[in-house]
This record gives sequence, C-alpha cells and structure tokens, in this order.
Amino acid sequence: MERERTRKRPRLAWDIAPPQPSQSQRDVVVAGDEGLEKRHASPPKRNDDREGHYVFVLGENITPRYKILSKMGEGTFGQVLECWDRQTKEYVAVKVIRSTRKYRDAAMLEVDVLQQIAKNDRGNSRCVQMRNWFDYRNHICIVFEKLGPSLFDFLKRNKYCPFPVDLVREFGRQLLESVAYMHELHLIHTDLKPENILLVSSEYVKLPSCKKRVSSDETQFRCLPKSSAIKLIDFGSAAFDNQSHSSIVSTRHYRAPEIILGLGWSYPCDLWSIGCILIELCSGEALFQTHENLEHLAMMERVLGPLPEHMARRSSRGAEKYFRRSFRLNWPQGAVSRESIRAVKKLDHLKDIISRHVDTSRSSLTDLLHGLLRYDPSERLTAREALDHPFFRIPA
Ligand SMILES: Nc1ncnc2c1ncn2[C@@H]1O[C@H](COP(=O)(O)OP(=O)(O)OP(=O)(O)O)[C@@H](O)[C@H]1O
Repeated sequence: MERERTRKRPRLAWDIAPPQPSQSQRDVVVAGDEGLEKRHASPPKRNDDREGHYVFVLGENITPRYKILSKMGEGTFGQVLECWDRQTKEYVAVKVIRSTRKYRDAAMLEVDVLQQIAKNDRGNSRCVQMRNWFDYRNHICIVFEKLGPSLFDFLKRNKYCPFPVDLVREFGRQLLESVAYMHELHLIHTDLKPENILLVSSEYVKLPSCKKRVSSDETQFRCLPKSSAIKLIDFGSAAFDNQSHSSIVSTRHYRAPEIILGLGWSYPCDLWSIGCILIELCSGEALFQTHENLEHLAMMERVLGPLPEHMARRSSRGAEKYFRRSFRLNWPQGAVSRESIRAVKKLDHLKDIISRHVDTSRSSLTDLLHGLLRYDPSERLTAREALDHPFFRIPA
C-alpha cells in the first residue's frame, strides 16, 4: 500500500530575521516598459488574500511586460505563475512573493543568492536562471526561465513508479555537479528534495509497464522524460557558509542527523539530502517517511546501522532525551505508538532496499549511498568526491 503524501512537503517557516536588502538591490527595476505601458495596463488594485498572496485573474498583466497565463505552483514564499514576456518573447515562470514583510525580506536573500550564482555561472551550474526581479504592488517578483515538472511531480504522475537506474545516474551526476558548484561559492542549498529539482523539458515518452505495479490483466504504462536534463530551484533557504545559521533547516525527510541532534550543520547536509533523494528516485518512495525526531533516528539506524556514540554524546540539550545513559538510541522504548515501531521495522537495510529496486550497478550504487549517508558529516563524501565515485564512471 502506498502511503498518502501531500503534494508539497513544506520546509520550516523562516525563523531567523533576515538582513535588510541594500538600496542598490531595491533599485533594480524592469527596463524597457515604456512602449508596452499604454497597451497592456495593469488591472485595478485588489487586496491581497489573508496570507499575503497576490490575487490575480488569468490573462491579466504584471507590469505591462508580463501576461499571466497559468499558475504553475505554490510554496511557502508565494505563487509561481507562467507568464508571457512581451519584451523577450518567451515563456517565463514568475515567483510572486507574499507581501508579508518576512517573506519580502527572505525573497531579497534569494535574489542575492541567485545573483551570486548567475555571476559565476558559465552555463554549467544547473541552477535555474533568474531573468529579472522587481517590486510590484508590494510583492517582490522573481522572473525565472520556465522549466518543466519537478522530479516529485513526475514520480507522482507516474504513480510513484521508480526511475530506471541509468536515469537516476544522470540525475545524480547533475545534482552533484550543481551542488559542487554552489559549495565552491560557499553556498549551502539546505532544502534539496525532489520538489526542488525540475526537468528542463516537459516532454516525455510513454512506455509499457512499470514492473512494480503491473496487475494481472491491465496493461500498465510508465512515462519517462525525453531528456534527463535537470536544474535546481528554490534558493530561498540557501545560506552562505560564513553566515549565522538557524539550527533547524531542510524538509524533514531529507534532514541530516547532525541537524536533528543539534550538532550544527554545513555543506555535508546537502550530501545527506542527495543520498535520500537518489534512494527515492530508485524506489519511488521517500526513504524516511516520518514527522518525528526519535522515529526518524530509529529509521536511520534500521537502514544504516547504529549512530556513532560520539555524536550521541555531543547531542544538544534538546536531543539528549533520544538516548539512554549508554548513549544507545532509546528505541523502541521511547516510541510513541505501535504503528511507529511497525513503520520502523518495515524498513530494510540499505543494501536490501537497493537490491529490491535496482537491477544493475547495485553494489556501486549501494557503496555511493553509504558514502553520502555517513552519519558523521566530516566523513561524508563531498560533492566532488561523490562525482568521482565508480557509480558515475559508466559513460552517459
Ligand atoms: N522556473 C520554474 N519553472 C517551472 N516551474 C517552477 C519554476 N520555479 C518554480 N516552479 C514551480 O513552483 C513551485 C514553487 O516554487 P518554489 O519552490 O521556488 O517556491 P517556494 O515558495 O520557495 O516553495 P517552498 O515552500 O518549497 O519553499 C515549484 O515546486 C515548481 O512546481
């Protein structure tokens, strides 16, 4: 039975006060609107909804330059609208940020990160390109190149039928290249998950059957993307390594153990998330489907073996309660319910999960995942080291 999952797994709300955007950042405005102004007027002013979201009607304009065609997505920060850019004559994705102060400020940090990424990009960052940004009726609008569906949307539409291992290899390679690029700029993404990895193209092919789901007399189909090209999105939680950090980051399923244990985090937390993502792409389901710390740690132990004692010893005040005096995890004694114990028991060792879902390259993939999912962040593979792993030596 498939567990019901929400379409979007929200990251944490913003919990540290972001710095003020500089005047020079605020002064960047849309250029070249003059000719369009008269013909494509903005709609009459309306109130935002209760959460500060911009209220719109399809076909209206955001500034005379952008015509709203459809809504592509919604997140914590705002709505993403498909628009026609009358100036460049291309489709774009405009993220219209909620008008609330904290989201406006956070959006300016995202703009700052996107500008850093763009400045150093020689076309190989595999991070979404920002085309423009501006302030419209108290909403920061960030204009992006338009991409295709997320890997999560794709999996979901495919009834969680896993991707073939050769495609997972291609996704993994690009994901690691993108993260290596960010890390070299001293940036940590902190919210890597299948929702934030977008296929560049929406084109797909339909093929018969997904082994996992074939029922007796029904012919099943699976969709595969025509191109494996992907890009990373959502830099709203990205952090510069030298900045002060909030202690909890990442969407739960992809959160590294050092974050849960309050040990501080840095670049390696992105590599942990990539390990979880690769397993999800191979199996079709999120590895650690939990909403609670102790259960999460117990799930990790089930898949990866016992947590190292030195991490248990150093865990923060808030996390001490997950361990017994012996520094072993207080499990199953500390479980909140029988269902929780059952959910943990249902999980297999990493090697067995991979054997169940993957036909070829099993041992090299398992070895790579063990490197990405090392408990101790100082022992975890870096993005560059992971790219050098034998799993990626098979030619594309
Ligand atoms: N460039 C793009 N092209 C196509 N779709 C996009 C693009 N950027 C974002 N989207 C869609 O909009 C959704 C929300 O975008 P994004 O994750 O940037 O918003 P957010 O408010 O920061 O979300 P979250 O709640 O995950 O932090 C994405 O999941 C995706 O479906």
